[in-house]
Amino acid sequence: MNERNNKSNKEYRIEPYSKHIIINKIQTQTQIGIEIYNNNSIASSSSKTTNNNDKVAVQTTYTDYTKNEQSNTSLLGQNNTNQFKKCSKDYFTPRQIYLWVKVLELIVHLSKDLNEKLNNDFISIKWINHRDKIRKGLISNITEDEKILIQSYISEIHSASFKEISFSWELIQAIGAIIFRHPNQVYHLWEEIKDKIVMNLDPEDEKKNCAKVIINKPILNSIMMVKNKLNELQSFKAVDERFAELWNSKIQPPKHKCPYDIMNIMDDDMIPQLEFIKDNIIHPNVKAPNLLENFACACADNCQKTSVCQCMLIDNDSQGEGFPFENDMLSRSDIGAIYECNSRCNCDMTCPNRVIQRNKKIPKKFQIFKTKEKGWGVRSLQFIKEGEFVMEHVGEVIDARIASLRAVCYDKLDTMSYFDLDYDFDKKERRQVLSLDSNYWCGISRFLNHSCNANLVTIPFFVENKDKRWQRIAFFAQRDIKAFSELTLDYKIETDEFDCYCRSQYCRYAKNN
Ligand SMILES: C[S@@+](CC[C@H](N)C(=O)[O-])C[C@H]1O[C@@H](n2cnc3c(N)ncnc32)[C@H](O)[C@@H]1O
Repeated sequence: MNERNNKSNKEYRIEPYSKHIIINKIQTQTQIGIEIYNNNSIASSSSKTTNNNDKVAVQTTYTDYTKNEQSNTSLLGQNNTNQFKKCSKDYFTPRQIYLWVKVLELIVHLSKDLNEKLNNDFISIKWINHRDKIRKGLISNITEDEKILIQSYISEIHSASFKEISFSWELIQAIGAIIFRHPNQVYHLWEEIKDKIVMNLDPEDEKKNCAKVIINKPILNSIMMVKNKLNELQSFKAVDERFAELWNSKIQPPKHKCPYDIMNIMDDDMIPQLEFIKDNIIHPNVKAPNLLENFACACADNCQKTSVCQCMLIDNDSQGEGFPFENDMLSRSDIGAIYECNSRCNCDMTCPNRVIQRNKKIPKKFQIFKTKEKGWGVRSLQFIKEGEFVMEHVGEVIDARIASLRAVCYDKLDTMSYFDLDYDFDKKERRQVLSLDSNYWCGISRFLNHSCNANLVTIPFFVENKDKRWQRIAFFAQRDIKAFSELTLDYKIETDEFDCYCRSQYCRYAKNN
């Protein structure tokens, strides 16, 4: 009998994300579970009763339709030996575990019938066997409590006395929370652990290349609790979308810590968990620019004559007449965009039209500091001259669709750092506009605050291509900036609801503050 035809299929729509996620409860005579799906993917987890009625094998799968194939990444609970053989130790990425934890959480919270079936309060799942040893103390940047929890998790797996390992629900939740909050730390941790997990198996299990893990599960029957959980999951799911993307293997896990000086004499806050990058990275769904449609100059004199350099003639409306630079300083702040010479040009790096490229390589002394009223900010620890290139604003290049998906999540987290690359776009073209998302991958510019009397000016610029969607963003000093001054931008916010604390005499938004 086809179980899927037999299922009673109730749809739970989670508002306000109904466009993105649908949760289906799967219920058949032998199977009970849950499917979560959106336009791109489906995560499903179902449990099957076995001969031993108080234990249920849980099978969790994740299928990504964007790959045009049903890449079935079954995780745990496969009874089929061949399926197990297919699973390599690399199979368990933190993202998969996270998904699994979440899906499992959903099952436990939503599936009343499952709770009733499982009188013993156990869900039994299978765990992949790894033969090497677990090493302890691999955890960095994780709180002490989390460290203890993870270590107990490791030692439980390590313990020779367990054939069936018991994970408390709290532990599972803690692991989920850690993965959620510290994806990169856990990524490295997992990379280390996965090679070192050992299990003591009985010969039968060993033949199947698996061991048993048992998860303790609290019973939550109250409808009220389920409702609360759903509410909680609304925000979780929004966050999941973002963090799921962080696990995208096309984007390498970051290797660097914050490379800037940090000062906080206001409170005990730490800067958020961010990854600092020097150049923009591109979201895998965004098609990279076509560099063939490009510009280059053929100047034989290293671009000494601005009237002939083709890079200067590209967009006279934006650039104005002549190079916008004098002695490496921006000479006109009303400029629309800068088209610097690039790798296909005839000139070398000393060319007067390569100011941003040259100066990007000379590190400036900046500090991230906690301001009194605006959260974190950036100050320069050195004098900056009017017209000097200060920094490039970098982040992840995303399209409008991803931007609106993530906006939901950022709103909830009360963080939003998008920079629309919309210079020279009219309203009709809005959908084509790309944005720089610096909520996670970012440069120090992510901490620049607004001032109605800003000392930095924003100028779009182009180097390797002239496709206006692929503009980059440079900040230049629009007046001399003394050492230890805060660096500020004019956000040009179009609502008067902004509660501005710039404290400038020209403040356009200040109310009663
Ligand atoms: C790009 S972030 C700047 C870094 C931010 N201060 C932080 O701690 O992450 C923009 C946010 O900073 C705060 N902010 C920036 N300029 C401000 C100002 N002049 N007055 C009040 N809040 C400001 C607002 O919360 C704004 O949404």
